[in-house]
Amino acid sequence: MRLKPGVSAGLFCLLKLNIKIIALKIIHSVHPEDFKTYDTQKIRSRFLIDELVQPNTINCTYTHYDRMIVGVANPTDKTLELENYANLRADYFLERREMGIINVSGDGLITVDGKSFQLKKLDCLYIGKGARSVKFSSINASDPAVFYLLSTPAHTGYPVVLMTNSEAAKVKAGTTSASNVRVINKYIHAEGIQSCQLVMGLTTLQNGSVWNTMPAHTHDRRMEVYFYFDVPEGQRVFHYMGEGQETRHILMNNYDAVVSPPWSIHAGSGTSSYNFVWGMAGENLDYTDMDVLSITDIR
Ligand SMILES: O=C(O)C(=O)C[C@H](O)C(=O)CO
Ligand SMILES: [Zn+2]
Repeated sequence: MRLKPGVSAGLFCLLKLNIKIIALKIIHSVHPEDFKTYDTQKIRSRFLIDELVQPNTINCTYTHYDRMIVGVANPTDKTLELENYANLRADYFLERREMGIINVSGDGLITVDGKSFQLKKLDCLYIGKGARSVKFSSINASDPAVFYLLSTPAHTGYPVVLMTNSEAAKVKAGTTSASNVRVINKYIHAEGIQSCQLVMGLTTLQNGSVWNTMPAHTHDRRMEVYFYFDVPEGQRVFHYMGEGQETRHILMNNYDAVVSPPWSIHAGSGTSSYNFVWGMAGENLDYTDMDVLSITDIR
């Protein structure tokens, strides 16, 4: 069959399979030697995922770090359905993928293959490989949910699990003298919600504390993404990245995410207190598998 001028054979095939062509931002991997030469703008273009929250939209970015997809569903007065992306070459989004979702704003509802789960702020839903239909809605359009989602390739289907914030495993960390008193909340991890490779949780900072993840660490076995929220208007978080002896910073606004390659530290200090979701994928599900740097060795 003759194709219209400008329609490639691959695109024609996707159209025939009835896969919608929805824009997906792509983030490629960076070598640490190259990173040393990057200026501010290049660091931002390679690692920052901003403008994530778009009303009545599911906004996803595909990273080539362990093929992690980072996104936000922000239903206001409409129900949003997770759509398929041509990049996945799958029949549906979760055909070969799993997903973790944390609500960071108003109360919301997620319906998975007809079963509904209500998520208040800081609750988490895990959806295993094979779920065909995922729909997002808000309880109150004037205080809509902001569903932050991470999705990674999966080899088997684990059950859908809702974990409220009070059920998450909590670890207190930090001291007031180091301005880093915080609670690490673990949801999807080796001893929590079972997954193929996704590890996910969030950290809340005590009012007055501004530092996260200091002493800093790397984990060459896993990439990581931080998503900052509850950053007050007019404030920012200085997020530090790079190899321990070659660090750079990137300024983060509320609802910005930043990708951390396996060779990079990931730590932050805010101009006020804030919270953030962390999520990882890669070689193992062991939260404690970290190579911690001494503060005095960081450059
Ligand atoms: O504040 C912290 O410390 C963290 O939240 C650390 C992250 O959970 C992390 O980087 C896990 O690898
Ligand atoms: Zn980490």
